[in-house]
Amino acid sequence: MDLLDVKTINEAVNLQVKVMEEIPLKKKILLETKNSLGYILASDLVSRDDLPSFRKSTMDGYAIKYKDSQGASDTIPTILRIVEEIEMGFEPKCRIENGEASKIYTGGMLPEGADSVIPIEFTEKFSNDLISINKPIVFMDNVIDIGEDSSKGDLYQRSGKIIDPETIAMAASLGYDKIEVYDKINCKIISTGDEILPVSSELYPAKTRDINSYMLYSLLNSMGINVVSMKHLKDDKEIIRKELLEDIDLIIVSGSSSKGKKDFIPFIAKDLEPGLIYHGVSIKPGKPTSLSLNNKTIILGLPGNPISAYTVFKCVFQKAYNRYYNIEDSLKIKCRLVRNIHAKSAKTLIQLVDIERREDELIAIPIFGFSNNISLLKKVRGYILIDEYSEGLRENEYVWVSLIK
Ligand SMILES: Nc1nc2c(c(=O)[nH]1)N[C@H]1C(S)=C(S)[C@@H](COP(=O)(O)OP(=O)(O)OC[C@H]3O[C@@H](n4cnc5c(N)ncnc54)[C@H](O)[C@@H]3O)O[C@H]1N2
Ligand code: MOO
Repeated sequence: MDLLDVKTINEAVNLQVKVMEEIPLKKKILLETKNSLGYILASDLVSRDDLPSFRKSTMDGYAIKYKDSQGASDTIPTILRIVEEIEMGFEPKCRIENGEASKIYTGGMLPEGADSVIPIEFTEKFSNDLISINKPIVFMDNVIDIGEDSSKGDLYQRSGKIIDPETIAMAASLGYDKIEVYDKINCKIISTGDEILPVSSELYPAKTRDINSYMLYSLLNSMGINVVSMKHLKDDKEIIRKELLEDIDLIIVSGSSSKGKKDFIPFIAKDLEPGLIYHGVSIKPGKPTSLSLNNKTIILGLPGNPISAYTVFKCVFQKAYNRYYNIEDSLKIKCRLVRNIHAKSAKTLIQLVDIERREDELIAIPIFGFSNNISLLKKVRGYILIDEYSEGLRENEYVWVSLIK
């Protein structure tokens, strides 16, 4: 790896965004809202109407003028005359005047003149057309006003959101039966290494189960990326080269990225057109990361160590992807650090942490260990970036933690 070629974390992110913009990867499509789960919203969801569009009751009861309930009690109930039973889904026919009430159901439309709903449990049927009420209520009690949920023109959801069931419910309420989304990009995952075994396999000496394919598969899925295939390849330059030539949006390769004699990815990429964009990011872990382009296919080379692959994926690949699609970055929260973190290398340190609540504050607990040990992921809730000029962080310092979960 040519040391002069090593990029900072920001440069690596910027280069990936630039590549994505130049291809360009974004393609808007119109999709049935109910089938849009997991896609990225491509245009803002804006309220087309006032919601609700009518004054809506939140209780089964009687629509009244609230002033008629003033002073009502068990001992001195107020008597009101029933003028109508309002049918669900229909406009009321009668206006409410002083001393009058209309039977109404939850979700029903308030009649003209009424300004509140007295729940059925605070009333008693006196006769066919009379009720007594025994509790005072206030103006707009048990009523949702027009536009209270949202007003016409309100921004409900900015584009760049990975669509979740909540977004789908909102879109439905606004009358969007179809929504604009970005077409999912297609990705192939390759894990390399003669020592890698299928997950279903028993363990043999010197062998390791394929963690990275499964990890990447689920990370990609959660971001709205379509994983078309997952392949394990032997450390064979020609086999790997052939697989890198496929015309697809994205190929993510784990392993074969460092200095071992079988670490082919950057070397193969040099012969592609336009070829290697960078090899090496000054981060720890994750230095032997590479980005290449073959025609319009992005090739991301991740380190084989699972924790390194994970942190690079989160802090470089996903960061750039989010920026490109305008997806909000994860929240950062301030925590008290419970242990010193030494950062003696001239690289940006990506420190995974667990977060706990202790009394009334949040604390960050660094997760130390070798990046080959997958059990480090057990407690991961976030990470801290410590820049390359820092000597580290001290116990009890307050630090910003980017949330992972
Ligand atoms: N002399 C040097 N050696 C190494 C350096 C270096 O700078 N000089 N960098 C180290 C760092 S940092 C990393 S990270 C690794 C990256 O190496 P590779 O990307 O070439 O990955 P491999 O050698 O293939 O594997 C490393 C490690 O990870 C395990 N692995 C690989 N793939 C998977 C998988 N799909 N699932 C689970 N585990 C996997 C593999 O068995 C190895 O144990 O290089 C260091 N060496
Ligand atoms: O980059 Mo290695 O990825 O430090 O473990």
